[in-house]
Amino acid sequence: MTILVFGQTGQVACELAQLPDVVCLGRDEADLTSPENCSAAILAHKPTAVINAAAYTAVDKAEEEETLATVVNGEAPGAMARTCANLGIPFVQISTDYVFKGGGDAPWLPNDPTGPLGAYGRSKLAGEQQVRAADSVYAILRTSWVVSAHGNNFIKTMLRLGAERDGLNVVADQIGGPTGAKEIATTCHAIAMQLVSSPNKAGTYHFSGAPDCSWADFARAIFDQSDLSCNVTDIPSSAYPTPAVRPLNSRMDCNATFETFDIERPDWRDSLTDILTNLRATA
Ligand SMILES: NC(=O)C1=CN([C@@H]2O[C@H](COP(=O)(O)OP(=O)(O)OC[C@H]3O[C@@H](n4cnc5c(N)ncnc54)[C@H](OP(=O)(O)O)[C@@H]3O)[C@@H](O)[C@H]2O)C=CC1
Ligand SMILES: Cc1cn([C@H]2C[C@H](O)[C@@H](COP(=O)(O)OP(=O)(O)O[C@H]3O[C@@H](C)C(=O)[C@@H](O)[C@H]3O)O2)c(=O)[nH]c1=O
Ligand SMILES: [Mg+2]
Repeated sequence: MTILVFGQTGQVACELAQLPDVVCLGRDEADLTSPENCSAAILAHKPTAVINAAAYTAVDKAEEEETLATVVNGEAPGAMARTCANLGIPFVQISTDYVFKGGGDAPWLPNDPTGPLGAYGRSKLAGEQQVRAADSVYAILRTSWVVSAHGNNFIKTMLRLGAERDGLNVVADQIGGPTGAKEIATTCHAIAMQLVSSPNKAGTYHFSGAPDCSWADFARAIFDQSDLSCNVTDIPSSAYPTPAVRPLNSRMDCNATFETFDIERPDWRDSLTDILTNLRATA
């Protein structure tokens, strides 16, 4: 059995590489700017299932590079899903809370209307649409605020800035669920395996860490658990202008993921402890 993963260096891909029967493809083996190349890679490996953990994830830069982001996040997953459909194998695509517009304060359900606020969210939504249209046995797993000991993420940014400054201003009106890359990897792997035996479980699902919090709350938790003392001040998004607008409400209802796959929302405070332990050990 082979579970073929697109991505090798990313947060989720690094964690998938630790799991059984996984073969990860780096950019040199499968460049997502060439969707045909991705299809050829699947045909060459003859896998049991495919997980796409590669994506264009630079949210602000995507505003200037939407065409490139749309090929990588939209066309490439579409080509992967069509190839999986032809082979009759499951395909797992990771998507994002940024496909939502972010109004109100109710957790988003998988079938709620989307309305991305920026180019990254639009490109990821294009990927979702192409995957659904391919008619493979697919799972689209939307997650949010991914953190790990590898790669770039909010924990690493806070530790870097917190070492240089006594205080930081952090947005407190964007609410969501920080999610460990390790937990996402385990979940994608489990979903891929379940789809092999139960193709009727195909669909769109949510998976984010609990409890929901603001970026400012998350920053405070990071400093509480680290040895850094850095004072976090709540600010509104309007006081932290960025090229891409982020959704205010990124809460996601993950009940269907539990009901279908028996996978619960992980507590991000445990993920944080694990990541900080990992970073200390490798420092
Ligand atoms: N990061 C987050 O906060 C969130 C991420 N997601 C989604 O989760 C998934 C995993 O994200 P995450 O692990 O954080 O990603 P990272 O940003 O950590 O890594 C992105 C990965 O994609 C690869 N990649 C980018 N462009 C290409 C390309 N043209 N060809 C081949 N590989 C490419 C990168 O390879 P290289 O090193 O060669 O550039 C890298 O391995 C993505 O689908 C993302 O959209 C969803 C919600 C939140
Ligand atoms: C560094 C910093 C950021 N912020 C804010 C900006 C932003 O609203 C929030 C988080 O910053 P980031 O740059 O990590 O956010 P961002 O890169 O937008 O994170 C997103 O990445 C993509 C890939 C996703 O799919 C999303 O789920 C989400 O995780 O914190 C502050 O308020 N103060 C600061 O000092
Ligand atoms: Mg980022």
